[in-house]
Amino acid sequence: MWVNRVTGRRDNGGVARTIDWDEHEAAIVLVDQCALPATYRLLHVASVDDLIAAIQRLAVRGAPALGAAGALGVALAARVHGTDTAAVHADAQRLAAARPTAVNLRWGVERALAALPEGAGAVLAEARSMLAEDERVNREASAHAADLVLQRCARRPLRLLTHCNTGHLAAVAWGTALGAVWHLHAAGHVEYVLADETRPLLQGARLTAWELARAGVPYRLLPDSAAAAAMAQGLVDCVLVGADRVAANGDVANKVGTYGLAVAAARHGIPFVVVAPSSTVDKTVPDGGAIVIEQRDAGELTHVAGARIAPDGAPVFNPAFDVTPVELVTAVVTEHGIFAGAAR
Ligand SMILES: CSC[C@H]1O[C@H](OP(=O)(O)O)[C@H](O)[C@@H]1O
Repeated sequence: MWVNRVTGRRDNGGVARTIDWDEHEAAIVLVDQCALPATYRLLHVASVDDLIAAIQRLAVRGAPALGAAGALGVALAARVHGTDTAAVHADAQRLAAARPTAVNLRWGVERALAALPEGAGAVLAEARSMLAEDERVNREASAHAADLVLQRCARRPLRLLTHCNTGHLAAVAWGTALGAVWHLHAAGHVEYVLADETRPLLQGARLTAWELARAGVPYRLLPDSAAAAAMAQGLVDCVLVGADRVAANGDVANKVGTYGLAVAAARHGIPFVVVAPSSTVDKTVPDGGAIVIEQRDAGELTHVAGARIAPDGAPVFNPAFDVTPVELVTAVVTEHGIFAGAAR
């Protein structure tokens, strides 16, 4: 048995799992990402309503982790509602709608629902198979991305810039863009990682810095607004980001701020690499213009840690994501290789 490096729990996969099923409690167990970096704690979620709340406050977040949450949530609903399949489907639709941009959430829900005719046990088995699949798929996608970075960047060791959080915490295990960092760091190819703090919810400052420190990867935290200057000063060899939904033409929806990074990277001739499992590619969406962008509460901008930093009632523009056109992307890399981008 292995002690899970992130959850601290024993699991037999030898990999750090951020979200899992606890058969003893018949509940979903997940790392509460809202408490990090100050506190490492696990949430035990035994109802779909509680899971939706956890998703909406980003206690569980990141496209692959949301896919797993969606599938496990359906398994929870099937166990609670038994043969009342209408109730299971109603819960499933509420779950899939909890956050509209990351396609993996709905994808995970639908994959688990497909097993419902075989019963609650089959749904749980499908969800658990997805957990194991997630780590394999993301290791492969990030390994392809790491190879591409080595091919496209002559300088050694590498100075990488990343945005938001795309590591173990954003997936069931391993991660996507940070997964490529783990591969490159293990091979001795990383000088440092510049981690965007990623306003307003600070996934970079709170989560990516925490993961990089635990992994022993040299890093520096920077304001999102300093990323372009870092590129202009020659401090960046490659930008590595994740994705929440990739359109059929290769346009990429990702954490807000990604588009600006791509524009700056293009201006400075810096490779811009997107890492995602193929489950994040949504071929039903022709291009980025058709991707629904989640708009989040004003309080995320007008307050920091509960302290008001803007006038009462200040009107805001707070999209959780933006869309980077494929023309600005060197490569969208999945477990199958390069899906889109200039490097194809
Ligand atoms: C490995 S996917 C991570 C992806 O999800 C993040 O969004 P959020 O923190 O709102 O779930 C961000 O867009 C990351 O690139």
